[in-house]
Amino acid sequence: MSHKSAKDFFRPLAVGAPLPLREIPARPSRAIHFFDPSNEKMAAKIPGMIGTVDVLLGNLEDAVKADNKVAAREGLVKIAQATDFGPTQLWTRINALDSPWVLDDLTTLVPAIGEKLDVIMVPKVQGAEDIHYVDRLLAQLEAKAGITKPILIHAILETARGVANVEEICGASPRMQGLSLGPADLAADRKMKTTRVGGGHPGYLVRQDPPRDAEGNSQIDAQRAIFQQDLWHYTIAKMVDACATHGIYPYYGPFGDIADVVACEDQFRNAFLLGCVGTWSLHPKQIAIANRVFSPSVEDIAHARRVVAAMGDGTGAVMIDGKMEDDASLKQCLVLVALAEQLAEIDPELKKTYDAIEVTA
Ligand SMILES: CC(=O)SCCNC(=O)CCNC(=O)[C@H](O)C(C)(C)COP(=O)(O)OP(=O)(O)OC[C@H]1O[C@@H](n2cnc3c(N)ncnc32)[C@H](O)[C@@H]1OP(=O)(O)O
Ligand SMILES: CC(=O)C(=O)O
Ligand SMILES: [Mg+2]
Repeated sequence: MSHKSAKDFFRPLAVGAPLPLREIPARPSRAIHFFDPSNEKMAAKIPGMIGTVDVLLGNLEDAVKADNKVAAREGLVKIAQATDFGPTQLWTRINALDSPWVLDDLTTLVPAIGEKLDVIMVPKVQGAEDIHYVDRLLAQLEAKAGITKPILIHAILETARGVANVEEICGASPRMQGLSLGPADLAADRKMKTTRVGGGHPGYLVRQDPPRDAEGNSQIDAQRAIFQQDLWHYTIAKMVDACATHGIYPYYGPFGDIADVVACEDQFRNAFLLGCVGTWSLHPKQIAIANRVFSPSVEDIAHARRVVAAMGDGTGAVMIDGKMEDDASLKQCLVLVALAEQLAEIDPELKKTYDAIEVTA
Protein backbone atom coordinates (compact mmCIF):
# COMPACT_ATOMS: atom_id res chain seq x y z
CA MET A 1 0.00 0.00 0.00
CA SER A 2 1.42 3.40 -0.91
CA HIS A 3 1.25 6.28 1.54
CA LYS A 4 1.54 10.00 0.98
CA SER A 5 4.45 11.74 2.62
CA ALA A 6 3.41 13.99 5.50
CA LYS A 7 4.22 17.10 3.47
CA ASP A 8 1.93 16.02 0.62
CA PHE A 9 -1.01 16.77 2.87
CA PHE A 10 -0.11 20.47 2.70
CA ARG A 11 -0.11 20.66 -1.10
CA PRO A 12 -3.36 21.32 -3.01
CA LEU A 13 -4.68 18.34 -5.00
CA ALA A 14 -5.18 20.49 -8.11
CA VAL A 15 -3.10 23.29 -9.59
CA GLY A 16 -4.71 26.57 -8.53
CA ALA A 17 -6.76 25.14 -5.65
CA PRO A 18 -6.45 26.89 -2.26
CA LEU A 19 -3.80 25.65 0.17
CA PRO A 20 -5.12 23.01 2.59
CA LEU A 21 -5.60 24.17 6.19
CA ARG A 22 -3.11 22.95 8.80
CA GLU A 23 -5.59 23.28 11.67
CA ILE A 24 -9.36 23.02 11.56
CA PRO A 25 -10.74 26.19 13.15
CA ALA A 26 -12.75 25.55 16.33
CA ARG A 27 -15.80 27.52 15.21
CA PRO A 28 -18.83 27.16 17.47
CA SER A 29 -21.25 24.65 15.98
CA ARG A 30 -23.57 23.66 18.81
CA ALA A 31 -26.51 23.12 16.46
CA ILE A 32 -26.28 22.16 12.79
CA HIS A 33 -29.77 23.12 11.72
CA PHE A 34 -31.17 21.13 8.79
CA PHE A 35 -33.54 22.60 6.24
CA ASP A 36 -34.92 21.37 2.94
CA PRO A 37 -34.19 24.09 0.35
CA SER A 38 -36.96 22.70 -1.91
CA ASN A 39 -39.55 23.39 0.79
CA GLU A 40 -40.46 27.02 0.14
CA LYS A 41 -42.08 27.58 3.53
CA MET A 42 -39.05 26.21 5.36
CA ALA A 43 -36.56 28.00 3.10
CA ALA A 44 -38.31 31.34 3.65
CA LYS A 45 -37.51 31.06 7.37
CA ILE A 46 -33.75 30.63 6.86
CA PRO A 47 -32.63 34.31 6.53
CA GLY A 48 -34.48 35.08 9.79
CA MET A 49 -32.59 32.31 11.59
CA ILE A 50 -29.15 33.82 10.95
CA GLY A 51 -27.46 34.65 14.25
CA THR A 52 -29.81 32.37 16.22
CA VAL A 53 -28.00 29.17 15.27
CA ASP A 54 -24.32 28.37 14.71
CA VAL A 55 -24.75 26.38 11.46
CA LEU A 56 -27.47 26.35 8.80
CA LEU A 57 -27.32 23.25 6.59
CA GLY A 58 -29.11 22.95 3.27
CA ASN A 59 -29.96 19.26 3.08
CA LEU A 60 -30.00 17.60 -0.33
CA GLU A 61 -29.95 13.93 0.75
CA ASP A 62 -32.41 11.77 2.69
CA ALA A 63 -35.65 13.53 3.74
CA VAL A 64 -35.70 15.36 0.36
CA LYS A 65 -38.07 13.62 -2.06
CA ALA A 66 -36.45 12.21 -5.22
CA ASP A 67 -38.69 14.47 -7.33
CA ASN A 68 -37.38 17.52 -5.42
CA LYS A 69 -33.63 16.82 -5.65
CA VAL A 70 -33.01 19.39 -8.39
CA ALA A 71 -35.27 21.96 -6.74
CA ALA A 72 -33.39 21.49 -3.44
CA ARG A 73 -30.01 22.01 -5.12
CA GLU A 74 -31.25 25.08 -7.02
CA GLY A 75 -33.04 26.38 -3.92
CA LEU A 76 -29.81 26.18 -1.92
CA VAL A 77 -27.93 28.12 -4.61
CA LYS A 78 -30.64 30.79 -4.63
CA ILE A 79 -30.71 31.18 -0.84
CA ALA A 80 -26.92 31.22 -0.52
CA GLN A 81 -26.46 33.79 -3.28
CA ALA A 82 -29.12 36.09 -1.87
CA THR A 83 -28.12 35.88 1.80
CA ASP A 84 -25.38 37.32 3.97
CA PHE A 85 -24.87 34.66 6.62
CA GLY A 86 -22.94 36.92 9.00
CA PRO A 87 -21.70 34.87 11.97
CA THR A 88 -23.64 31.73 10.97
CA GLN A 89 -21.85 29.03 9.01
CA LEU A 90 -23.39 27.59 5.83
CA TRP A 91 -23.07 23.85 5.33
CA THR A 92 -24.72 21.41 2.95
CA ARG A 93 -25.33 17.65 2.98
CA ILE A 94 -24.82 16.31 -0.54
CA ASN A 95 -26.38 13.11 -1.85
CA ALA A 96 -24.63 9.78 -1.35
CA LEU A 97 -21.59 9.07 -3.54
CA ASP A 98 -23.39 6.20 -5.33
CA SER A 99 -26.51 8.24 -6.08
CA PRO A 100 -27.45 9.75 -9.45
CA TRP A 101 -27.44 13.30 -7.97
CA VAL A 102 -24.11 13.76 -6.22
CA LEU A 103 -21.96 14.73 -9.21
CA ASP A 104 -24.38 17.51 -10.15
CA ASP A 105 -24.58 18.55 -6.49
CA LEU A 106 -20.83 19.16 -6.37
CA THR A 107 -20.35 20.58 -9.86
CA THR A 108 -23.25 23.01 -9.33
CA LEU A 109 -22.63 24.10 -5.73
CA VAL A 110 -18.88 24.74 -5.82
CA PRO A 111 -18.83 27.23 -8.72
CA ALA A 112 -22.10 28.88 -7.68
CA ILE A 113 -21.68 29.24 -3.90
CA GLY A 114 -18.27 27.73 -3.10
CA GLU A 115 -17.03 30.94 -1.42
CA LYS A 116 -19.96 30.84 0.99
CA LEU A 117 -19.96 27.11 1.78
CA ASP A 118 -17.95 26.32 4.90
CA VAL A 119 -18.45 22.55 5.05
CA ILE A 120 -19.82 19.78 2.85
CA MET A 121 -21.30 16.86 4.75
CA VAL A 122 -20.82 13.55 2.94
CA PRO A 123 -23.28 10.78 3.89
CA LYS A 124 -22.67 7.03 4.16
CA VAL A 125 -18.87 7.32 4.09
CA GLN A 126 -17.37 3.82 4.03
CA GLY A 127 -13.64 4.43 4.11
CA ALA A 128 -10.77 6.75 3.18
CA GLU A 129 -11.42 6.13 -0.54
CA ASP A 130 -14.71 8.09 -0.34
CA ILE A 131 -12.95 11.08 1.22
CA HIS A 132 -10.13 10.90 -1.35
CA TYR A 133 -12.68 11.04 -4.18
CA VAL A 134 -14.44 14.12 -2.79
CA ASP A 135 -11.12 15.72 -1.82
CA ARG A 136 -9.69 15.61 -5.36
CA LEU A 137 -12.94 16.62 -7.02
CA LEU A 138 -13.33 19.60 -4.67
CA ALA A 139 -9.75 20.71 -5.42
CA GLN A 140 -10.43 20.56 -9.17
CA LEU A 141 -13.69 22.47 -8.83
CA GLU A 142 -12.20 25.05 -6.46
CA ALA A 143 -9.30 25.65 -8.86
CA LYS A 144 -11.63 26.06 -11.84
CA ALA A 145 -13.92 28.43 -9.93
CA GLY A 146 -11.09 30.42 -8.32
CA ILE A 147 -12.30 29.63 -4.79
CA THR A 148 -9.93 31.15 -2.23
CA LYS A 149 -10.51 29.03 0.90
CA PRO A 150 -10.76 25.24 0.99
CA ILE A 151 -14.22 23.83 1.54
CA LEU A 152 -14.08 21.39 4.47
CA ILE A 153 -15.51 17.85 4.55
CA HIS A 154 -17.66 16.37 7.30
CA ALA A 155 -18.39 12.62 7.15
CA ILE A 156 -21.49 10.91 8.52
CA LEU A 157 -20.72 7.65 10.29
CA GLU A 158 -23.71 5.56 9.29
CA THR A 159 -22.47 2.23 7.98
CA ALA A 160 -20.82 -0.65 9.81
CA ARG A 161 -17.82 -0.37 7.48
CA GLY A 162 -17.58 3.35 8.12
CA VAL A 163 -17.46 2.71 11.87
CA ALA A 164 -14.80 0.01 11.38
CA ASN A 165 -12.75 2.49 9.28
CA VAL A 166 -13.34 5.56 11.41
CA GLU A 167 -9.63 6.24 12.02
CA GLU A 168 -8.66 6.23 8.34
CA ILE A 169 -11.69 8.39 7.47
CA CYS A 170 -10.65 11.06 9.99
CA GLY A 171 -7.08 11.08 8.68
CA ALA A 172 -7.89 10.87 4.97
CA SER A 173 -7.56 14.59 4.15
CA PRO A 174 -6.63 17.91 5.74
CA ARG A 175 -10.15 18.97 4.69
CA MET A 176 -11.70 16.66 7.31
CA GLN A 177 -13.61 18.91 9.71
CA GLY A 178 -15.52 16.34 11.72
CA LEU A 179 -17.87 13.41 12.01
CA SER A 180 -21.54 13.02 12.89
CA LEU A 181 -23.28 9.91 14.09
CA GLY A 182 -25.98 8.72 11.67
CA PRO A 183 -27.99 6.46 13.97
CA ALA A 184 -30.84 5.70 11.57
CA ASP A 185 -28.86 4.42 8.59
CA LEU A 186 -26.30 2.87 10.91
CA ALA A 187 -29.01 0.87 12.68
CA ALA A 188 -30.31 -0.38 9.35
CA ASP A 189 -26.85 -1.23 8.01
CA ARG A 190 -25.95 -3.11 11.19
CA LYS A 191 -29.31 -4.87 11.16
CA MET A 192 -30.12 -3.55 14.61
CA LYS A 193 -33.75 -4.30 15.49
CA THR A 194 -34.86 -0.72 16.09
CA THR A 195 -37.19 1.54 14.11
CA ARG A 196 -36.19 5.01 15.35
CA VAL A 197 -34.03 7.98 14.33
CA GLY A 198 -31.57 8.15 17.22
CA GLY A 199 -32.34 8.13 20.91
CA GLY A 200 -32.86 5.18 23.21
CA HIS A 201 -34.98 2.03 23.22
CA PRO A 202 -36.94 0.70 26.22
CA GLY A 203 -35.88 -2.87 25.41
CA TYR A 204 -32.16 -2.15 25.67
CA LEU A 205 -31.74 -2.41 29.42
CA VAL A 206 -30.08 -3.97 32.42
CA ARG A 207 -32.28 -5.27 35.27
CA GLN A 208 -31.40 -5.27 38.94
CA ASP A 209 -30.58 -8.73 40.38
CA PRO A 210 -33.56 -10.53 41.96
CA PRO A 211 -33.83 -10.35 45.74
CA ARG A 212 -33.53 -13.68 47.64
CA ASP A 213 -35.95 -15.15 50.15
CA ALA A 214 -34.93 -16.53 53.59
CA GLU A 215 -33.89 -19.85 51.97
CA GLY A 216 -31.70 -18.05 49.43
CA ASN A 217 -34.02 -18.63 46.44
CA SER A 218 -34.12 -15.92 43.74
CA GLN A 219 -37.40 -14.01 43.58
CA ILE A 220 -37.39 -13.39 39.86
CA ASP A 221 -40.98 -12.08 39.86
CA ALA A 222 -40.20 -9.39 42.46
CA GLN A 223 -40.30 -5.72 41.51
CA ARG A 224 -36.82 -4.85 40.24
CA ALA A 225 -35.31 -1.63 39.01
CA ILE A 226 -34.41 -1.48 35.32
CA PHE A 227 -31.81 0.80 33.81
CA GLN A 228 -32.20 1.71 30.16
CA GLN A 229 -28.83 1.68 28.40
CA ASP A 230 -27.48 3.95 25.68
CA LEU A 231 -27.50 2.21 22.28
CA TRP A 232 -25.03 4.77 20.90
CA HIS A 233 -22.40 4.89 23.61
CA TYR A 234 -19.91 2.62 21.87
CA THR A 235 -20.09 4.41 18.53
CA ILE A 236 -19.98 7.92 19.97
CA ALA A 237 -17.00 7.07 22.18
CA LYS A 238 -15.18 5.54 19.19
CA MET A 239 -15.97 8.60 17.10
CA VAL A 240 -14.79 11.01 19.82
CA ASP A 241 -11.45 9.20 20.17
CA ALA A 242 -10.88 9.15 16.40
CA CYS A 243 -11.72 12.86 16.06
CA ALA A 244 -9.56 13.91 19.03
CA THR A 245 -6.67 11.87 17.62
CA HIS A 246 -6.92 13.69 14.29
CA GLY A 247 -7.69 17.21 15.57
CA ILE A 248 -11.23 17.31 14.14
CA TYR A 249 -14.69 17.59 15.73
CA PRO A 250 -17.30 14.97 16.73
CA TYR A 251 -21.06 15.63 16.71
CA TYR A 252 -24.07 13.63 17.81
CA GLY A 253 -26.66 13.65 14.97
CA PRO A 254 -30.44 13.57 14.59
CA PHE A 255 -33.00 12.97 17.33
CA GLY A 256 -36.16 12.09 15.44
CA ASP A 257 -38.73 12.27 18.27
CA ILE A 258 -39.28 16.00 17.84
CA ALA A 259 -42.02 16.11 20.50
CA ASP A 260 -39.86 14.49 23.20
CA VAL A 261 -37.74 17.50 24.09
CA VAL A 262 -36.73 15.93 27.40
CA ALA A 263 -35.16 12.75 26.00
CA CYS A 264 -33.64 14.84 23.20
CA GLU A 265 -31.89 17.00 25.78
CA ASP A 266 -30.63 13.87 27.60
CA GLN A 267 -29.23 12.38 24.39
CA PHE A 268 -27.54 15.67 23.48
CA ARG A 269 -26.08 15.99 26.99
CA ASN A 270 -24.64 12.47 26.94
CA ALA A 271 -22.85 13.39 23.70
CA PHE A 272 -21.64 16.74 25.16
CA LEU A 273 -20.24 15.01 28.25
CA LEU A 274 -18.49 12.38 26.14
CA GLY A 275 -16.70 15.05 24.06
CA CYS A 276 -18.96 16.04 21.17
CA VAL A 277 -18.96 19.73 20.24
CA GLY A 278 -22.49 19.86 18.80
CA THR A 279 -25.46 18.05 17.36
CA TRP A 280 -28.09 18.31 14.66
CA SER A 281 -31.35 20.20 14.88
CA LEU A 282 -34.14 18.93 12.64
CA HIS A 283 -36.84 21.29 13.89
CA PRO A 284 -36.57 24.89 15.15
CA LYS A 285 -37.47 23.76 18.68
CA GLN A 286 -34.28 21.64 18.89
CA ILE A 287 -31.99 24.67 18.39
CA ALA A 288 -32.48 26.10 21.88
CA ILE A 289 -31.94 22.64 23.38
CA ALA A 290 -28.65 22.20 21.52
CA ASN A 291 -27.44 25.72 22.35
CA ARG A 292 -28.21 25.15 26.02
CA VAL A 293 -26.62 21.71 26.25
CA PHE A 294 -23.48 22.44 24.24
CA SER A 295 -22.68 25.66 26.16
CA PRO A 296 -20.96 24.97 29.49
CA SER A 297 -23.25 25.64 32.47
CA VAL A 298 -22.73 28.52 34.90
CA GLU A 299 -21.96 25.98 37.64
CA ASP A 300 -19.29 24.28 35.53
CA ILE A 301 -17.63 27.57 34.60
CA ALA A 302 -17.75 28.84 38.19
CA HIS A 303 -16.07 25.64 39.38
CA ALA A 304 -13.58 25.57 36.50
CA ARG A 305 -12.47 29.13 37.17
CA ARG A 306 -12.05 28.34 40.88
CA VAL A 307 -9.79 25.42 40.03
CA VAL A 308 -7.78 27.51 37.56
CA ALA A 309 -7.30 30.25 40.20
CA ALA A 310 -6.40 27.78 42.95
CA MET A 311 -3.93 25.81 40.81
CA GLY A 312 -1.58 28.78 40.27
CA ASP A 313 1.21 27.57 37.97
CA GLY A 314 -0.84 24.47 37.15
CA THR A 315 1.25 21.92 39.03
CA GLY A 316 0.76 20.16 42.35
CA ALA A 317 -2.48 19.27 44.12
CA VAL A 318 -5.05 21.32 46.04
CA MET A 319 -8.26 20.51 47.92
CA ILE A 320 -11.48 22.26 46.87
CA ASP A 321 -14.74 21.36 48.64
CA GLY A 322 -13.18 18.15 49.91
CA LYS A 323 -11.98 17.03 46.47
CA MET A 324 -8.46 16.69 45.17
CA GLU A 325 -7.64 18.78 42.10
CA ASP A 326 -4.41 18.45 40.15
CA ASP A 327 -2.94 18.97 36.66
CA ALA A 328 -5.42 16.54 35.07
CA SER A 329 -8.59 18.06 36.53
CA LEU A 330 -7.15 21.51 35.72
CA LYS A 331 -6.83 20.46 32.06
CA GLN A 332 -10.51 19.43 32.02
CA CYS A 333 -11.45 22.78 33.54
CA LEU A 334 -9.40 24.59 30.88
CA VAL A 335 -11.37 22.78 28.14
CA LEU A 336 -14.60 24.23 29.59
CA VAL A 337 -13.13 27.71 30.12
CA ALA A 338 -11.77 27.82 26.55
CA LEU A 339 -15.16 26.73 25.16
CA ALA A 340 -16.96 29.38 27.22
CA GLU A 341 -14.60 32.07 25.90
CA GLN A 342 -15.10 30.92 22.31
CA LEU A 343 -18.90 30.91 22.65
CA ALA A 344 -18.93 34.28 24.43
CA GLU A 345 -17.30 35.80 21.34
CA ILE A 346 -20.31 34.95 19.19
CA ASP A 347 -23.14 34.94 21.75
CA PRO A 348 -23.60 38.25 23.64
CA GLU A 349 -26.19 36.77 26.06
CA LEU A 350 -23.85 33.97 27.01
CA LYS A 351 -21.01 36.48 27.41
CA LYS A 352 -23.10 38.45 29.91
CA THR A 353 -23.90 35.24 31.80
CA TYR A 354 -20.27 34.09 31.95
CA ASP A 355 -18.98 37.61 32.80
CA ALA A 356 -21.36 37.77 35.76
CA ILE A 357 -19.89 34.64 37.39
CA GLU A 358 -17.94 35.50 40.54
CA VAL A 359 -14.95 33.33 41.27
CA THR A 360 -15.02 32.28 44.92
CA ALA A 361 -11.88 31.31 46.81
C1 LIG B 1 -31.92 10.48 9.45
C2 LIG B 1 -31.64 11.78 8.78
O1 LIG B 1 -31.14 11.85 7.69
S1 LIG B 1 -32.06 13.19 9.70
C3 LIG B 1 -31.81 14.53 8.58
C4 LIG B 1 -32.87 14.66 7.52
N1 LIG B 1 -34.13 15.16 8.03
C5 LIG B 1 -34.42 16.46 8.00
O2 LIG B 1 -33.65 17.27 7.52
C6 LIG B 1 -35.76 16.87 8.58
C7 LIG B 1 -35.89 18.38 8.69
N2 LIG B 1 -37.13 18.74 9.35
C8 LIG B 1 -38.34 18.61 8.77
O3 LIG B 1 -38.45 18.21 7.62
C9 LIG B 1 -39.54 19.03 9.57
O4 LIG B 1 -39.16 19.74 10.72
C10 LIG B 1 -40.42 17.83 10.04
C11 LIG B 1 -40.92 17.03 8.83
C12 LIG B 1 -39.64 16.94 10.97
C13 LIG B 1 -41.61 18.42 10.80
O5 LIG B 1 -42.20 19.38 9.97
P1 LIG B 1 -43.62 20.02 10.34
O6 LIG B 1 -44.61 18.90 10.56
O7 LIG B 1 -43.95 21.04 9.31
O8 LIG B 1 -43.32 20.70 11.74
P2 LIG B 1 -44.15 21.83 12.44
O9 LIG B 1 -45.58 21.85 11.96
O10 LIG B 1 -43.95 21.68 13.91
O11 LIG B 1 -43.41 23.14 11.97
C14 LIG B 1 -43.63 24.38 12.60
C15 LIG B 1 -43.07 25.48 11.72
O12 LIG B 1 -41.65 25.34 11.65
C16 LIG B 1 -41.23 25.22 10.29
N3 LIG B 1 -40.15 24.24 10.25
C17 LIG B 1 -40.22 22.90 10.52
N4 LIG B 1 -38.99 22.35 10.39
C18 LIG B 1 -38.15 23.36 10.04
C19 LIG B 1 -36.77 23.39 9.78
N5 LIG B 1 -36.01 22.27 9.83
N6 LIG B 1 -36.22 24.58 9.48
C20 LIG B 1 -36.95 25.71 9.41
N7 LIG B 1 -38.30 25.73 9.65
C21 LIG B 1 -38.87 24.56 9.97
C22 LIG B 1 -42.46 24.72 9.54
O13 LIG B 1 -42.38 25.12 8.19
C23 LIG B 1 -43.58 25.40 10.30
O14 LIG B 1 -43.72 26.73 9.84
P3 LIG B 1 -45.13 27.55 10.03
O15 LIG B 1 -45.32 27.74 11.50
O16 LIG B 1 -44.89 28.84 9.32
O17 LIG B 1 -46.19 26.70 9.42
C1 LIG C 1 -28.04 11.08 10.29
C2 LIG C 1 -28.46 10.14 9.31
O1 LIG C 1 -28.39 10.40 8.14
C3 LIG C 1 -28.94 8.88 9.77
O2 LIG C 1 -29.14 8.71 10.98
O3 LIG C 1 -29.14 8.00 8.92
MG1 LIG D 1 -28.62 8.70 6.96
